[in-house]
Amino acid sequence: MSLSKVYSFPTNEKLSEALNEYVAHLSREAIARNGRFTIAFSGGSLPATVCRFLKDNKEVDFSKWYVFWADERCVTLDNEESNFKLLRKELLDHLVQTDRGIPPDQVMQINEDLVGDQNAAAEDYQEKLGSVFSGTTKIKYPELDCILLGIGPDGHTCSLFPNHPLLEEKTKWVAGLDDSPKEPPRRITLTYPVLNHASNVVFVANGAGKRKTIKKILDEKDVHLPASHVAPFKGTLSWFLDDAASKDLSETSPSPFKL
Ligand SMILES: O=C(O)[C@H](O)[C@@H](O)[C@H](O)[C@H](O)COP(=O)(O)O
Repeated sequence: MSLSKVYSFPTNEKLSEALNEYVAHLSREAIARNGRFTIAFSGGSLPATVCRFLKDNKEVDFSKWYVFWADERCVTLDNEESNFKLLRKELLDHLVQTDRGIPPDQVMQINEDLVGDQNAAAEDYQEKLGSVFSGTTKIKYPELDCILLGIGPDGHTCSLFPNHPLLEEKTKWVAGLDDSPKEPPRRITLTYPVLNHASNVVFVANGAGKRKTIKKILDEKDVHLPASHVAPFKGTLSWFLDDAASKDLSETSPSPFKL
């Protein structure tokens, strides 16, 4: 795994500007290499921070994007808790309204007919991943071009929570849970093998509320926090923070941020 890069920005606006630049760069590189860009979003505050400027970036060829979710709540797609609904609000609907929509069959949302059973929903989502990645050959794990991860105060990421059995899951690409300590309890989530096979993993965090957790992970290497075990085997790992979140860190990567 290449060493993680930690970038910190004085304001949330500067953080969003850098994320716009970085995701657009990853998209350009992937499309040039493979003719498509496969990206997974988390929920929470991440979509607003990542998409604030990205949604109007005319350099990005969204028609070549395949959008997944790093985790999703087992609720209907119009439910306020839905990460799909959240990303529609922060990105997808805006792209459609500006004639730059992502083809619907390249937006891989949870099957809402299955949200009553998190395990069935997870199996179905794994098949969705397989349909995009397996092609002709059976693969062990999908290799997404970019996975965008948030982090909770308890060090959870996607829906991998402290001391949860899913932290040990090594076979499934997508797993269901019904005991999330963060509401709502029923979710599906990518597992570590998929996170750690991604080409580029990007943690996004802002605000003083994350300060302690980020110091535990980046400075103290606290192995008890789920986010500490995101360590891409071959891919890159980057942290995009605001100064409020990074304040207690011993060091951050040289600024200004440049690709
Ligand atoms: O669906 C979810 O709940 C998220 O994917 C979750 O993992 C989130 O990223 C963290 O809880 C951070 O959330 P905030 O960025 O809102 O603090």
